[in-house]
Amino acid sequence: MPATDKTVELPPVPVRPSAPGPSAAPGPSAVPGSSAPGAHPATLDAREVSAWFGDHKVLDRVSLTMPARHVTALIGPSGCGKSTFLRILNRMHELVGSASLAGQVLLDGEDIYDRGRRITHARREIGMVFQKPNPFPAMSIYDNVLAGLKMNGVKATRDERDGLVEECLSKAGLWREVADRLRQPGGALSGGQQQRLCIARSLAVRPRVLLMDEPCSALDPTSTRRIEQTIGELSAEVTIVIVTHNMQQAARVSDQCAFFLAEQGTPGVIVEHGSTEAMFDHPQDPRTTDYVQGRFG
Ligand SMILES: Nc1ncnc2c1ncn2[C@@H]1O[C@H](COP(=O)(O)OP(=O)(O)OP(=O)(O)O)[C@@H](O)[C@H]1O
Repeated sequence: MPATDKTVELPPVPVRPSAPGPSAAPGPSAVPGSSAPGAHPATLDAREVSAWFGDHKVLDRVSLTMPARHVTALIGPSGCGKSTFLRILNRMHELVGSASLAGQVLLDGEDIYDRGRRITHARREIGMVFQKPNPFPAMSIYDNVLAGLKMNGVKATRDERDGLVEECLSKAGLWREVADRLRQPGGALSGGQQQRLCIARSLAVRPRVLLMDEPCSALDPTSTRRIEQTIGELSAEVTIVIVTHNMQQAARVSDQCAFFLAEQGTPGVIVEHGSTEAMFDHPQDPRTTDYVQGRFG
């Protein structure tokens, strides 16, 4: 995936104000028909995660805690394993035939890879928004939002569905733009609107964590700002982990950052992680300094 929007030689970047404490925001209300009533943001804890494609090891014993109600940004040069790590966090890595992994991923203390846990359960609790907006193009905006519920076999009344569509589109920052054309196809929206529709679709199943893999890299600056605003608004009710090549974006949206690096053909590791402020203003490792200041990557 290309690093198209990385700015070289950045001045110090103003960072996002600190995240609220754990008691600052209530969880969302129960979802009509959802099997996860009262779902609330969860802490994701990756412990000693290693990953391979065939015999090519691409991550080596990566540990990272992604606290509930925080936005964690994964940063680092191309090929260091950020997307692989993200996909391990909701069991998408195993969709690749040659892929394998070691380690644990705990969702509020429970390992999502435990034998007894169903893969669909992990994917519902830990949603994913991709680099390229991927709504169902011929499906209406309304039905796009509800697509995840249908796939999970959740039944809801017309009123419940209407309420959920409005709620999720509002949270994704799209409601006012589409309220009068909910029956139009999702594919008729602009790229930025499509991405917000995908966010609304993810929210409809009440995920406890939302993973975002370079969600703005295909968008113009205005749409990017709108998505960033949406991330800020959502972070009170869903834990967010975002991969971004854009250092200014990492500084604007995240509470903490993890800097990944794969040096000279070695597997990716986390060189340094910490509060976004610390990572940008006084990083401990000179490689972090060089990266966040745009000297490489
Ligand atoms: N499906 C795959 N099959 C084989 N190797 C893969 C596959 N996906 C990724 N890799 C390899 O795994 C390593 C990590 O890739 P990954 O996409 O996770 O890095 P990244 O940091 O997200 O890169 P980028 O910033 O360019 O998206 C790379 O060496 C890549 O070539």
